[in-house]
Amino acid sequence: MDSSRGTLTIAIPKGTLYKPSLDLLQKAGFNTEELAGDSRQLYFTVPADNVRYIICRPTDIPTFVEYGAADLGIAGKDTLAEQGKDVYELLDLKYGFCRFVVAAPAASVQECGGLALKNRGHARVATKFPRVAEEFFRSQGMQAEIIKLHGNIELAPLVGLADMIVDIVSTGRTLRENNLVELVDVMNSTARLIANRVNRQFKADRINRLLEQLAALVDAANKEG
Ligand SMILES: Nc1ncnc2c1ncn2[C@@H]1O[C@H](COP(=O)(O)OP(=O)(O)OP(=O)(O)O)[C@@H](O)[C@H]1O
Ligand SMILES: O=P(O)(O)OC[C@H]1O[C@H](OP(=O)(O)OP(=O)(O)O)[C@H](O)[C@@H]1O
Repeated sequence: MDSSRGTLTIAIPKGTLYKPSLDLLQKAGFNTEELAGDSRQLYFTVPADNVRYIICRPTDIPTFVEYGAADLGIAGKDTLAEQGKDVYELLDLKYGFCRFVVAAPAASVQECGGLALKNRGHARVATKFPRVAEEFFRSQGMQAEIIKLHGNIELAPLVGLADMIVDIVSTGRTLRENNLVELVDVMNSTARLIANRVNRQFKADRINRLLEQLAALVDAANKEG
C-alpha cells in the first residue's frame, strides 16, 4: 500500500475558527488564497498541493471526518467532547481557546448564598452541549433537567426558561452583558486537528508529514507567547 498517494481532503470550519485555521495551513506552505475571499463556494481543489478543502459548519466537522468524507478536519474540543464521534484526535492546535462554564444570573447568587453549586438542588439547565452538561451534573451528584438550545444560551435564565446555563466563555463579555456570573469552570477547549480512523492509516505518509509541520508551527507560536 502506498500511504502517500491521493488527494488529501481537509474539512475547514466556518465561523470563529476559519481564519486561524487558514493562517496555520498557509504557514505550513499550503495555498489557501482561494478560501480567504468572501465567496460562497464550499469546495476548493488546490491541485498544486494535492489538497481539497471543504467548508463545513463547525458542529458538522466530526461527522464529515467520521464518515471519511474528509480525511482531516479542524474542530473545537468542546464539539468533540459533546459529540463523542469516532475520530482520531491528532493535535491540539492551541487556538480557539474557550472554557465550558456553569453560569447563573447574578441576582440568584445572593438567593442561593453564594457561588456554591450544591446549594441549588434540582436545577433546570439550558445548553447547546447536553451531553457535557449531563455528565458534569452527574459527576457532582446533582440532578438537573437539561434543556437543549441551539444558540444565545445566555437568554434562557433571563426569561425563566432555565436556572443556569452550561456554555462556552471566551472573553466573558456575553456573560457580563447579560448579568450572569460564572459558578464553575468545567473544562478548557481549543481547536483540534482530527482524522478519519481508516484514512489516517491509508494516507499515513502525507498525514504524518502535515502533522509534523503543524506541530512545529504550533510549538513555535506557543514559545513566542
Ligand atoms: N467566543 C469564542 N471565542 C473563541 N472560540 C470560540 C468562541 N466561540 C466558539 N469558539 C470555538 O470555535 C468553535 C466554533 O464556534 P462558532 O461560534 O464559530 O460556531 P458554532 O456556532 O458553535 O457552530 P455551528 O454553526 O455549527 O452551530 C467552537 O466549537 C469553539 O471551539
Ligand atoms: O465570552 P465571549 O467572548 O462573550 O464569548 C462567548 C460566546 O461565544 C459563543 O457564542 P457564539 O458567538 O458562538 O453564538 P451562539 O450563542 O449562537 O452559539 C458562546 O456560546 C457565548 O455566547
